[in-house]
Amino acid sequence: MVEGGEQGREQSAEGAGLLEARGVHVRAGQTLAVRGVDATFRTGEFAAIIGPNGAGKSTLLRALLGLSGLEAGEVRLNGRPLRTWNRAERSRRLAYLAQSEPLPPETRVRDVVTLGRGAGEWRWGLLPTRPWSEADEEAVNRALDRTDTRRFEDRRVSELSGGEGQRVALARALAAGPELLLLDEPTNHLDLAYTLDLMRSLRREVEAGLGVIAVLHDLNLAARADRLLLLSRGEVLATGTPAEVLTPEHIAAAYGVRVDVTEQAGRPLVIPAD
Ligand SMILES: Nc1ncnc2c1ncn2[C@@H]1O[C@H](COP(=O)(O)OP(=O)(O)OP(=O)(O)O)[C@@H](O)[C@H]1O
Repeated sequence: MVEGGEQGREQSAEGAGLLEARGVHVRAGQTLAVRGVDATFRTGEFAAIIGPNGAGKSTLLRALLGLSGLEAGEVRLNGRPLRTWNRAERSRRLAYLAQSEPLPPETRVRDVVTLGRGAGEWRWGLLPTRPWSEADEEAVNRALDRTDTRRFEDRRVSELSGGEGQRVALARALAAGPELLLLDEPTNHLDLAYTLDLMRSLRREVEAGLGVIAVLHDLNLAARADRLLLLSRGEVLATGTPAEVLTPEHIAAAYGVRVDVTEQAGRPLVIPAD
């Protein structure tokens, strides 16, 4: 278990930071988009979910967040079925970052991050149901510092670039002090510099005890994760370290593309051969 301490990760006594999918089937429209997925995610680990378009990555992520009903199987958070957690408790532990997070354009950065402290506890988005505390203030400052957004905390969201906005969205998610952060293609609208910047921020958070589960399309970016889950047609085709998963055989089977895989900086590097 990860202690709160300087990172302010606020885990409860029973908090083990463990998210497990067991035999998960999820229907999306007429399609069985996720079929029999078993997976375990934990704090202190950077996991990436990869796979071709339509493989079921987003559907699985939504199921892991408790946002979609399961056709069969179970998702458990800290050993307890996710469906038995109340919404406020669940969203305090599991944070979500979409590929382009909608932020209120006229709100100042600090106030956006402040909203992260209210998830599930503020009703109607306006009325706090508990008093603002020093711990809240500290958590907001820490989230601003860790994402390097404090220097523009007084700017309005409408005055930010896409990359800066994504950092603010990350700060808002971190301010809640989640155990696990789930991200759906978080680098989609980011240039190379912001992409690497976001990956480094996530890595820092993982080292501080956060669990990260990111849907990623770029295989060479995914190679920076600790563990990969390769989905194909709703099923797990491979899981393990990047070197175990990113093989020419797995990639051909999932994407129908011939690739060469070399190694760079201790990580697999995928190069299309066609
Ligand atoms: N609301 C929906 N209604 C009907 N079918 C859906 C719905 N959402 C997803 N699907 C189908 O479920 C399958 C999995 O979709 P999902 O979005 O999870 O895949 P993905 O791996 O995230 O894809 P992408 O990489 O393109 O974002 C696809 O075949 C998709 O067409």
